Amino acid sequence: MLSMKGVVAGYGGGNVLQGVDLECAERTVTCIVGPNGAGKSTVLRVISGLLKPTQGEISMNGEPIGGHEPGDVLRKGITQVPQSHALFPTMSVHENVLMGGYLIRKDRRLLRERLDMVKDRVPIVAERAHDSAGNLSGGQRRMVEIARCLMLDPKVILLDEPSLGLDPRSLAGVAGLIQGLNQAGTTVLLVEQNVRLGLGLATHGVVMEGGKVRLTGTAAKVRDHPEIASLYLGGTSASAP
Ligand SMILES: Nc1ncnc2c1ncn2[C@@H]1O[C@H](COP(=O)(O)OP(=O)(O)OP(=O)(O)O)[C@@H](O)[C@H]1O
Repeated sequence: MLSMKGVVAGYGGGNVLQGVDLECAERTVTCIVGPNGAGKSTVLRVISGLLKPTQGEISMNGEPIGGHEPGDVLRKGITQVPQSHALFPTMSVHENVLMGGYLIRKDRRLLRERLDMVKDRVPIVAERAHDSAGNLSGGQRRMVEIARCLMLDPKVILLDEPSLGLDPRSLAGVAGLIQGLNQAGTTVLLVEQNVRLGLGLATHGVVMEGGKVRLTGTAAKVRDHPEIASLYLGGTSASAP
């Protein structure tokens, strides 16, 4: 469904991605892990169109999207949930979520249908509709950030460190929301420093190092790989209790 082949990209001071190959099949949750600076967030940026690749191909259902403008990528059904602090704190939860439907704002009926769908999938959007986004807890904010992206009914959601700064209870809530979206048919590609959580909720894992993909496979295979266990999981497999 989403595919990268030989993608090279950087920010001007040399290439960060040095020939990345990645495949995300429909209805999978793929988690990219790896050390700081490996290029994980850059992979998301190059898919969402915020950074243009200098080489290689990126495609969605066989259609090329590499180097396209972010708005075009969005229209192809790929949405990136921005990193934290992306809500307007003085605006209500309802208003923040509606802004996610900017591209469909002229079709009032579709906008209403989508809002109902989002409320259904992310109950906090209805429960706290009239509260200012600034009054929500970190975990609640993260859920509303994800909810806002659902207004365009994306086929693929890109998430950069959804666990960042969350307490264990909020983590469980956000992980549950991501799994629920996947069960409803959305394909998910996420980057996660919390390797145990990320590979725990994913179906597939990708290990990056130095701008390259080092290992791919089912999430179970990646988390049970001896090197991953010793590097990221304190010597024990992430599937251990
Ligand atoms: N906007 C930018 N301008 C210049 N260099 C950047 C920019 N963003 C990232 N980099 C550099 O690109 C490299 C890879 O960054 P990236 O954010 O993709 O890594 P990462 O694997 O997501 O790691 P981290 O967890 O630290 O974010 C790093 O060396 C970083 O300094």
